This record gives sequence, structure tokens and C-alpha cells, in this order.
Amino acid sequence: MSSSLSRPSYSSSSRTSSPFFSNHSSLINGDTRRSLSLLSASPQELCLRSQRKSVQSSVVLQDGAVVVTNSSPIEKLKDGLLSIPSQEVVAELGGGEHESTVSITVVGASGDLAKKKIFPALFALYYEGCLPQHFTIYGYARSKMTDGELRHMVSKTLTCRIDKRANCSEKMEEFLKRCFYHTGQYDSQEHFVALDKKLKEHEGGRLSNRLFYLSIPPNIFVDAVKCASSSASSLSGWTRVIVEKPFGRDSKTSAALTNSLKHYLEEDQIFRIDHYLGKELVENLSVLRFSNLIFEPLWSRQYIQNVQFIFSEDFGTEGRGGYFDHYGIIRDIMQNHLLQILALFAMETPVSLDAEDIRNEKVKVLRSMRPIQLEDVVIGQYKGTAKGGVTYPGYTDDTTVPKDSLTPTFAAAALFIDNSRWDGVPFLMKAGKALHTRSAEIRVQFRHVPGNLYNRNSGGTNLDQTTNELVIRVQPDEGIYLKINNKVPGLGMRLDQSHLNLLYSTRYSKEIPDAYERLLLDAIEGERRLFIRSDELDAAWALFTPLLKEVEEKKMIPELYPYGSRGPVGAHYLAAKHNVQWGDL
Ligand SMILES: NC(=O)C1=CN([C@@H]2O[C@H](COP(=O)(O)OP(=O)(O)OC[C@H]3O[C@@H](n4cnc5c(N)ncnc54)[C@H](OP(=O)(O)O)[C@@H]3O)[C@@H](O)[C@H]2O)C=CC1
Ligand SMILES: O=C1O[C@H](COP(=O)(O)O)[C@@H](O)[C@H](O)[C@H]1O
Repeated sequence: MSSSLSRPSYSSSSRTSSPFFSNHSSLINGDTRRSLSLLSASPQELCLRSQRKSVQSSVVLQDGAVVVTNSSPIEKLKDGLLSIPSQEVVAELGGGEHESTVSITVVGASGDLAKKKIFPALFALYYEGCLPQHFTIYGYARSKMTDGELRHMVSKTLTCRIDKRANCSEKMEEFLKRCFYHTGQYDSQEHFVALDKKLKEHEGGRLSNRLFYLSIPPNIFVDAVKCASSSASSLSGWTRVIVEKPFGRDSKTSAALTNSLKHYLEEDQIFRIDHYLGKELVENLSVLRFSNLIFEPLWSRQYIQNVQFIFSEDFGTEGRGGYFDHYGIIRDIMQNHLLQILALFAMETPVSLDAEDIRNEKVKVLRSMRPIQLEDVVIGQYKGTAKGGVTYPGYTDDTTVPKDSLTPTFAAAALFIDNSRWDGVPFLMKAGKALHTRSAEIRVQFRHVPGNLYNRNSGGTNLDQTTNELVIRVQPDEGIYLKINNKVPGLGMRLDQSHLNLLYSTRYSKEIPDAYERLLLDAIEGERRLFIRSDELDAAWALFTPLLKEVEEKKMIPELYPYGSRGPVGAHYLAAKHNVQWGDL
């Protein structure tokens, strides 16, 4: 364990352990509350107020300083008195002096993810006033680049939601002035020491908090963590590391990665990102379930016939064939994104919205899952096709993919949760690249109405087939709709199926933030709810590793499907075997 990281970290789950604030418990009263409203115009709070309504954050007084914390004052204000435990400091604003700073280092800044997602998300947070008063962003990679070149690169990546908004270029200029670049090797202590020196200069003696985003290939994660932790971690505030997937290829490699990371970091310094957890509709899943009386009572085997998690992309592995061939669609999408959504969907009510309470429930669901049977899995691989005069390449046409590759680019699977709530309910997953459309959705198909009166004279509608279905469309065109049977207006009695439709674009004028914005902000705030804990990861791999091993050892041949099609027909047989029809057809 590196000495620089042996200090306690100040997670929401370990708030009382902070040596810096352990004596700073205070009482909040009416005066303090008045101060809170006076402070409400600060940019940080505006951001927290408008976007993060789920009472995760608050502003409290601590020894004369105002501190943005991660807990809800509302919950604690019951008797007009709030006892604040020592808190993880997000920003400390005292007597007009701004004492803390956050340095964000994007390790692998020259890469695809950094350009496509991380820098645009950081800019969006800046634009929305969500970044602390004092922050610095450093790009770190081996490529030689000046600060100016990094800024030029970042300025070109603004393809996201902010670029058409008021004062965008002005804000961009301000943002870019806070971005710097440091050239270095990922395994060089010396280069990280040099980074540390630069960070310190920017921090200017303030309490320093440091976030490292590992946007690099997984084989160099540990080298980078080792150097960052021993040569560039904060000596006064927190140090956190965001780790991108893949977290290993199976149980063994994942455990090895976790062990190596834990050699240099405490678990609560590791933020394992699954960006699907940052998507608006995925975040909303718990709200839908636990804040609406009408859903939770139906959320079990008693009323739900099956649940479907569907991911499709209308493009192939273009440009990422090298990475993808080593992993395949089961590891790339199912074992993480879809399984995480399943866990949120199926978990029991957590004790609270605290990260640990939620993750405890997710782990329980994952550990209750039945081993996946090979006969409950279909795999496919896209092949080249020509349509409308355009030729679309097959997976193995990619020059970085071996010609005889058996790597699945499509998979469908039936999973089961062996607990009393979900006994016997098929949870179907389907994920594929180079399909006819790009979408991600959750479909909940309810049982048919017993003894339905209207089956007798519904004018041809078979109510056993037209059961209620709740669709949570994660992307695109985010929305939630419920299929119901309804009388067609008129003198006769004819039923049809209609939608009660909550389409976000018509209901909300606010743009939907990118998942990376939410997750980066959470990491800065120390909110771990949407990050994967190591036992969740272990449980996810324990479920998929035996299946992956079997598929690979038996050299299972994927069913070929044409680029742009709906995927292999085998997926329909799999669903039919479980008395299910895919809802997206
Ligand atoms: N791109 C995406 O859409 C997604 C990516 N991810 C994950 O995020 C991480 C980053 O992805 P991405 O940006 O696509 O990755 P890249 O392949 O673009 O790599 C990022 C940077 O790492 C350095 N690098 C690349 N290969 C090596 C190597 N063999 N040895 C040392 N350094 C290397 C390069 O910088 P330099 O040469 O300048 O040092 C490169 O610019 C990966 O773990 C990936 O799996 C996860 C989800 C989506
Ligand atoms: O993690 C990954 O996700 C992307 C899809 O993300 P989305 O937010 O664009 O839906 C996928 O293309 C990639 O293969 C995978 O690694």
C-alpha cells in the first residue's frame, strides 16, 4: 500500500473517518437555514438544485465555512436541528475565500473516449455551473502535445448538447483556459511526479482533491494507478480514480485487477464506471418503482410474465475490432450494462438511497441468479451485405479481426432469479451490433387478465396476447409508455391496444444530460451509488464466467446475420421456448 494513499478516504459511507473534519460536527438552526437561502445563488448550488433534485447534496455551515455535502438536510432537519457528521467536502467556501480545489486528470487524453465523452462532459458540467469554483483539468498521455494543442483538440470535440447554447463559445474559452496537458508514460513515476508538481502549482496551496480518469486500455490500468497513487495523489484532500471497463475478462482476471488496484487504492477510492447507470432513464428506474404506488405492487412473478433488456446498435465494431474481438458482445454489453439494469430493476427496496444500501440490494439479486445454461443462449455474428447499392462489411472483414473469429457480435439469453419475488420469471437479454436500429430499452410484459370478460366479444382482439406492457426506452427518444387495452370510440365494442405515453422530449423542455456528465459529477461529489462495488463485479462475473468458458471451449459457432437485420432467428426460438415474444418486433 502506498503511504500517500493510506489516509482514510472520505466517502459517504465513511464520513466519520475524516481526520480533517472529525471535530467539525455542527448544529444547523434557523439562522443557518437563512444563510442557506442567501447562498442559493452560488453556481455549484444552482447546478445541484436544478439537476440533482434527489436530495443528495446540501449546504451546511461548518465552523464558519460553508460546505457542500452529500447528505440530505431535509431528512435530518426533523426537529429543526441538524447534527452534521464530519463530511466529505465537495467545495468549501468560507468568508469569501475559496479554499479547496479539484484537479481532474484524464489519463489517456489523446484517446477516443476522452475526446468523444470525457472532455465534452466536463465542459457541459462547467457550462452548467456544476464544477467547483477552483478546478483544473489535465490531459495526460504519451502523445506529445502542448496545452494549446490539447485545447484545440478539446474545442473540436464539442459535438454534444451544449454547443448550440447561449454563450457557448465564451464559456468554452473560459473552460479551455482551465485545461492543460502533460506528456508522460503511464508507468513512469518520474512523469507523474512532474504532473504532481504542475498540479500543486495550480492548486496554489488550497486543500487539494484529485480525480484521475483512466481512459486507457486495461492492460495499463495498474501501472497508471501505481504511479498516480504514489507520485501524484493528494496529500490534503481526497484522491479518487475512475476506472473504465473492461474490468477483466472473467472472474479470475477481474479479481486479479481488483487485487492489484487495491494494492494502491482503498475500495472507496475506486469508481468503476458503467455509463449505462448514468443514463437518465436508468437513473429513473428506481424512482418509477419506489415512488409510485401503482408499480411496486405489480413488480413480481405474480403479475409480470417476463422482462426484456434489449440493446441494439445499427453500426458494427468499426474501428474497435481489435478490442472487441478479445471481449465479444456478452462481455461488452450483457455482463455489465444489461446486468446492471437488471439488478436495479429486480432488487428489493433498499433501506435508503445511500450508495451502500442500494448496492447491497443489487448484490443480493445478482447472487440469487441461476447459472446461465448454454441452451438458454443464442449467439450471432454479422456478415457483410449489400443494400440499396451500399455494401456493409461483415465483422470478419475488419482488418483487426481474425478471419476465422467466432466472437459473437450478437447474443440473446434467458436468465432467472431464484428468489421468492421472481421465481420462474424469464429475464431475457438481447444485445447486438450492426442491427437494423439503435436503441436500448426495458420491456415488462404483464400476465394476461384472468377470466377476461372482453375476450368473449372483443371484436377479434385476443387479450391473452395483447397483455399490458410497460416500456422504458433508455435511448433514443427517451420515454416511458404503458400499453393498455382500450375501447375504440364508437357505438360498438371493439378494443385495441393504445399507449399511455410519457415522451421526455414533449414533457420536459430540459435537455437530457449525457451519462458521463452525471457520473463525473458524482465522482467529484463522492457519490458512489452509480458506480460498481467490487462484490457486485464479482457476482456479475460469477454469473457469466462459466457460460463464457463453455461458449469458448466448445467453440460455439455464431449464427450469421446480415448487417442491418434484426439479428439471428435463433433469438426468436429462445424466446418462444420460454413462452415469450420479443416486444421490439
Ligand atoms: N471508446 C469508447 O467508446 C469506449 C471506451 N471504453 C474504455 O475506455 C478506455 C479508453 O478507451 P479509448 O479511448 O477508446 O482507448 P484508446 O485505444 O483510444 O486509448 C486511449 C489512449 O491510451 C493510449 N494507448 C493506447 N494503446 C496503448 C497501449 N497499448 N499502451 C499504452 N498506451 C496506449 C493512447 O494514448 P498515447 O499513445 O497518447 O499515450 C490512446 O490515445 C478503454 O479501457 C476502453 O475499453 C469504454 C466504453 C466505451
Ligand atoms: O460500453 C459500450 O457502450 C457503447 C454503447 O454506449 P451508448 O451510450 O452509445 O449506447 C458500445 O458501443 C460499446 O461497444 C461498449 O463498449
